[in-house]
Amino acid sequence: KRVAILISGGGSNMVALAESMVGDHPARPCVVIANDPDAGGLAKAAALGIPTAVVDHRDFPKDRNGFEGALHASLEEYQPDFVCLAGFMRILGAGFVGQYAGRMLNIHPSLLPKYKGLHTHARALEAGDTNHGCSVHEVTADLDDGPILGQARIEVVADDTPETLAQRLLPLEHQLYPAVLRRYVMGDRTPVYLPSAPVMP
Ligand SMILES: N[C@@H]1O[C@H](COP(=O)(O)O)[C@@H](O)[C@H]1O
Repeated sequence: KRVAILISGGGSNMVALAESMVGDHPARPCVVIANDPDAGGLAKAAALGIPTAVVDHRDFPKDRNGFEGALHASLEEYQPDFVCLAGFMRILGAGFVGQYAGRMLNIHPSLLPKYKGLHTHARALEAGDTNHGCSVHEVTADLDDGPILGQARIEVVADDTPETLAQRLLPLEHQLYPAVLRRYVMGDRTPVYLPSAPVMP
């Protein structure tokens, strides 16, 4: 199976996904596409021997259809079976998402359905949550709303800040996303929960 990965930044989740698709894994990364030519993940993908491409949304000011059309054309050059959004920070419209219905995943740094959108760590702290986490979900037309296929949970401790939460969560994201992807490309939608032993509140 061929997996395309879309990124906007450093690409640590992209690296975790790419490094997991080895050996008897049924899938391989076919391309990494960024919407920013300065995305640090492009060099990491090239170093892993993965083809890369850039479709810069700034080349399509106020023209989402133009941007999504170009992104789709770039993706289709690589004929992906699946698409993974990994720190991809552009909101994709229903038309684009519909072309990858049932075969596109996203990772979001909250315990969905809580805190869709941005600033999830700060919002969890503001709410006084004792647990926080990340989720991998199938992408649908509504932002951060599709079926949840995996979640990882951490405890919030007294002196946590958005930065310390993000730091403690990222290694779990790098475990969760590959675990979900491996099942997903085999048609297994059984959710993955990390840690397998529940975190007591
Ligand atoms: N969407 C969020 O953006 C961050 C990006 O990390 P990276 O994969 O670019 O390192 C991750 O926390 C991810 O959940």
